Amino acid sequence: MSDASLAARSAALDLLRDVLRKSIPFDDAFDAHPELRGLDPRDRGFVRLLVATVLRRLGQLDALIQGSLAKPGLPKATVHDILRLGAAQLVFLGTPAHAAVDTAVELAAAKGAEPYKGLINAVLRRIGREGVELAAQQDAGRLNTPDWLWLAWRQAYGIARTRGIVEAHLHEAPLDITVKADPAAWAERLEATLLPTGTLRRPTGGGVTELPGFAEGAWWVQDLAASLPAKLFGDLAGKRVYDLCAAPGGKTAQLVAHGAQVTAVDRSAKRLERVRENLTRLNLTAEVLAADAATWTPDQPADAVLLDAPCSATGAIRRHPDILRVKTPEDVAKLAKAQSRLLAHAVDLVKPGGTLIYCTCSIQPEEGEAQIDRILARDPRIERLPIEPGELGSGPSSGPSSGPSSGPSSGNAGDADLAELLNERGEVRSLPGMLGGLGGIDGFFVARLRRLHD
Ligand SMILES: C[S@@+](CC[C@H](N)C(=O)[O-])C[C@H]1O[C@@H](n2cnc3c(N)ncnc32)[C@H](O)[C@@H]1O
Repeated sequence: MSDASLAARSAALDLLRDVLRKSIPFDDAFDAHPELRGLDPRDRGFVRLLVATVLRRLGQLDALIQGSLAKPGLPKATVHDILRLGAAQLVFLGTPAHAAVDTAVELAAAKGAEPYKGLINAVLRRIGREGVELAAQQDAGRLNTPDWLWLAWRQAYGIARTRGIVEAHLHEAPLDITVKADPAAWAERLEATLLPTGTLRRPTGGGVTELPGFAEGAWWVQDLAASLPAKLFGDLAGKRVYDLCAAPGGKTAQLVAHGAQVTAVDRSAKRLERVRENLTRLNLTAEVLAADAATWTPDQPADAVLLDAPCSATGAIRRHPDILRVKTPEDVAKLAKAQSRLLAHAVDLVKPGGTLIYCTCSIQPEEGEAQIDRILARDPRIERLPIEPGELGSGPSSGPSSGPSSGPSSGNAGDADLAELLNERGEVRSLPGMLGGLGGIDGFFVARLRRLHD
C-alpha cells in the first residue's frame, strides 16, 4: 500500500471514531483533521466518500460483519471500524477485493491492532466473496435507520412514507443551485436541469468553486427545499426583513436578491463571517449582526421576519449521513425548546399586517407542526396564512408573487406535482423520497404566519 493510500484510510478511521464515538459532526471532524490537508484532492475525495458510505450504510455493514464472524460479539472499536471501512469498499464502492483487504490489514498493523490481522483478513475475504449478494437481500433502509428515528417517522408519516424517507437516504443528494437571475440561461451554461421551482440541479461531484459563474457570484448552493421559504413572502421590494438565524446566508442572499432591506442576525460570529463572504462574492448587501435572536430587540418591527431555527437537521440526512449517528431524541427535545423561545420572540419583531415565516430542515414534527400549534394556541396576535401549491412554482427571475404560470418553464425537468410538498394545513412538509422523479428533495418544514394586531 502506498503512503498516501495508508494515510487516506488512517484519516478515514480517525473520522469514523470522531463521529461514532465522540459525536462530532462529520464536516467539523473533516475540517479539523490535521493530515487531510496534506492529501491530494482525489484522496481527500475518497476519504469523504468512504466515511460517508460507512455512516449511510452502517446497519447493513454491521449485519454483514456480524454474519461473517466465527464467534458472535463485536470486536474492539478500532478493529470494528477497520472492518466497516473494508466492507464498505468491498460491497458499496467496488474496490477490488485484494486492495480493500490488504489495506485493512496494513491499517490494523499501523494502528496497534496487529493481533487482529488474521481476523480482519478472514472476515473481509468472506465479505468480499458473499457481501454484494447478501447486501442485495438486506432490508437496507430499515437496517441503516436508528430505532428512535424509524419509530418517530412511522408514527408521524406512516409506513409507506417512512419507507420513502429511508430509501432516499441510501443515495447522495444532487447539487442544487439558486441563481440570482436568468435560471434558463444558467441551466444551459451549468449543464443543469431547471426544476419547476427555479432551482438548477446537477449531479454531485467535481469542484463547485470551479463551475462557471461561481467566482463572479451568479449563484450559490442551496437545496430545492431550502430555497422555498424566502419565496413565500410575496413582493419584498423595499421591505424591511429580519432574517433570524441567518448563517451561512443562503436565505439572506435570496431575500436581498428579491429587493428587500435585510438585517441578518446569527448568534455565531464565526458563522457570520461566512454570510459576509457569501454576500461579498454575490455582490449583495445586507446588515449583518451577531446577536441572540431569542432576545434581540431592534428599534422598529419589520415588514417580514424569517426564522430559520436551529434544528436536528434530520431532513438533510441524504447530504449529512452523520446525523443518523450523532443526533439523539434528547437533542430534538432541547432544540424544540429553543425553537419555541425563538418563535415566541419573533412574533414581537413583525409589524401588524406583516408576515412571519418559520422553517426548519427537520422532519421531526416537534420541530415543525408542533411549534406552530403551540404558538397559535398561545399568541392571539397571529394567524396561519396557508401556502398555495402555485406559490412553490415561481422562480427567482419572475419574483416571489408572480405565480406558477409566469415562473421559469419546467424546462427539461417536466412538471412535478409540487402540491405533494404541502400538508393539509397549508404548510410545506417535504420529505426525502418526495419528488423522486426529479431526484428528490430534502426534508423541510415551512409555515407562514400573519401578525394581525399589536
Ligand atoms: C439552520 S441554520 C440557518 C441557515 C441559514 N438561514 C441559511 O439559509 O443559510 C441555524 C443557525 O442558527 C444559529 N443560531 C442558533 N441559535 C441561535 C440564536 N439563539 N440566535 C441566533 N442565531 C442562532 C446558528 O448559529 C446557525 O447558524
